[in-house]
Amino acid sequence: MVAYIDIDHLTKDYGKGRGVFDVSLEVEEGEIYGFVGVNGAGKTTTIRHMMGFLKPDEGSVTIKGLDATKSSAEVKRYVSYIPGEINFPGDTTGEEFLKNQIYLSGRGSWEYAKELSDLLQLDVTAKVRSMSKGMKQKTAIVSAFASAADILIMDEPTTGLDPLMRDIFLDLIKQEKEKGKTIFMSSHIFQEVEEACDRVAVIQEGKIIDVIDMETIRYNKNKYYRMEFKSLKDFEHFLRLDYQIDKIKAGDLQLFVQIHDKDINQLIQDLKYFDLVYFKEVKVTFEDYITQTFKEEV
Ligand SMILES: Nc1ncnc2c1ncn2[C@@H]1O[C@H](COP(=O)(O)OP(=O)(O)OP(=O)(O)O)[C@@H](O)[C@H]1O
Repeated sequence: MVAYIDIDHLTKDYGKGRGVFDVSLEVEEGEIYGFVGVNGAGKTTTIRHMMGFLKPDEGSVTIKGLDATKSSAEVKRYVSYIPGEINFPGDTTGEEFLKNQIYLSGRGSWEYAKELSDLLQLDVTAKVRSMSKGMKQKTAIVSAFASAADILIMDEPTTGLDPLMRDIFLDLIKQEKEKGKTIFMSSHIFQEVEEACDRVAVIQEGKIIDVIDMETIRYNKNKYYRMEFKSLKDFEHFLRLDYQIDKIKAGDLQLFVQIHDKDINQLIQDLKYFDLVYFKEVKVTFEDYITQTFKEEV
């Protein structure tokens, strides 16, 4: 099966180690695909190639089998795009702008745009040019979703949104996925891609360092437990048992045990013989996972 979005050995070299280097990734139809990395990692450069705004030095990007550079006009028929920096032209209101975008898309619906604007508490009577950063971002989101394209490509779409609006946005992209949309979004916030995405590629200094299936993190059967012992004797005794200890804070008589779900009963049995101050599961976040993986590589 041909991937919906296929980035194949993409290189754009701006010199001095800046740019993107040999980036490859495939997005399947119906996926929510996250693209994370810190500022300057290469997210925008990659996305601009997907939109056909930049020509690769090497490699290619295809969308629905079409070359993103050579067939950029045709590709845009399938794609709604939210750029990283939004500048709306003209002296129109939000409503006029949205109606025009929907008209140009040839498929969208103003009713849906209105519904989304209400949900995001966007005042569409304001002039686009004088809108705040957050309002512009909301207008771009409404425009992208209401234009009913098959593919949504969004460069840091939650920039300028407060936490409540970010949650509404994350719910919205899940709804779009239900409708069969394919979504590609960049972010520098690990938590939001963790919540929303099926797969996530991590980019660092222009190179993909990992592609992670989020299910392996959400349903990871290896758990971490943190515990503190009342006495040094118990603490030392526990260390002699056959458990995988990940971290020790000897001064506080604390340690972290990594254990598979199937062995948890054994651990609880063993702990009956120890006097504990506390015992609790520590959630492993996507960020922990990445930091850990990356640490192991260097
Ligand atoms: N036109 C250009 N000329 C020279 N260098 C560039 C150009 N565009 C981007 N770069 C450099 O390439 C690197 C990747 O930039 P890019 O904008 O893709 O990163 P990003 O991950 O999107 O970061 P941000 O979140 O800050 O937008 C950066 O070091 C940037 O300075």
